[in-house]
Amino acid sequence: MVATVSDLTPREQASEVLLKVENVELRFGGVRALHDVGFEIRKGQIFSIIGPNGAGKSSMLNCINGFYHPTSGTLTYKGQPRKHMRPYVTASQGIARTFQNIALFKGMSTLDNIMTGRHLKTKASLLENAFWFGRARREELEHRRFCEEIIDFLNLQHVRKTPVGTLPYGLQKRVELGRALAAEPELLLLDEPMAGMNLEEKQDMARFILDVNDEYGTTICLIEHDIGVVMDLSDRIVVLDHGEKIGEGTPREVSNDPKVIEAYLGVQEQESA
Ligand SMILES: Nc1ncnc2c1ncn2[C@@H]1O[C@H](COP(=O)(O)OP(=O)(O)OP(=O)(O)O)[C@@H](O)[C@H]1O
Repeated sequence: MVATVSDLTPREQASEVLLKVENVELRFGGVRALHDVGFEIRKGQIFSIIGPNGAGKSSMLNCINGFYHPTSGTLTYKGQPRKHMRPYVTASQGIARTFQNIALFKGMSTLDNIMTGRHLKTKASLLENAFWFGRARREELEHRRFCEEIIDFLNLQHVRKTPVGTLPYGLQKRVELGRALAAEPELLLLDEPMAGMNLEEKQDMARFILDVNDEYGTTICLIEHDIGVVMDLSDRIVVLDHGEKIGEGTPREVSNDPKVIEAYLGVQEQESA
């Protein structure tokens, strides 16, 4: 199927390509999760991937962060083509991720959960860490300062010592965002950050996503089913259906694309009627 792809805006053209996805194919035995998918994410964009259930959205994020390896095709991150990258390596190269289902340490406090996001930044040796001297001590204090800054940024001061398992769902999702930010990512992958939230929680999360993009300059790749949120937040959108790209463009272009309306947006409207 040939997707409609619109031109970039002048602002998008001016920024460099951070991630290029080309002809990506992903198969699980007889299941074809992705077929010939390609797009570019430019520095500073909020880029969304949308589509019906089973369209291949999470599979695409899993390919980007190295959890899945494409059967064929290429991902080029910061100019480097990547094959068979491990999640640990992608994380150390500046790609962080939140998950559809919250994946926090429930018994640990907000601060300690966010601190776990800093471990890739640790340079002190095992010995220095064991005795907490020199570099280990300086690093720990610096990490703590950075995490406290994130706690302030995300308005989590009132729950900084609270075990996250006792927090309302919307706050847990915010802590998960904080943990991803602790890694100081260049590319932040958000897998359904608003799923299961009420309207107020969604509005808060949408504001934080915009603030992260604006204040930290983080490029964001978002999967979200709430189409209103996607249209409000995104600079650019790719639409998948049955593993294939069926459209790409600005929110306005995508929402007027007959192919996208037929495959996805029409269904969404019926569901919300
Ligand atoms: N690990 C796996 N093993 C086998 N099949 C898989 C695996 N992961 C995904 N799939 C299949 O790939 C297809 C795309 O799934 P994926 O989860 O990427 O879709 P999605 O668009 O994220 O869906 P949803 O919106 O429901 O989360 C589906 O048919 C799914 O069953």
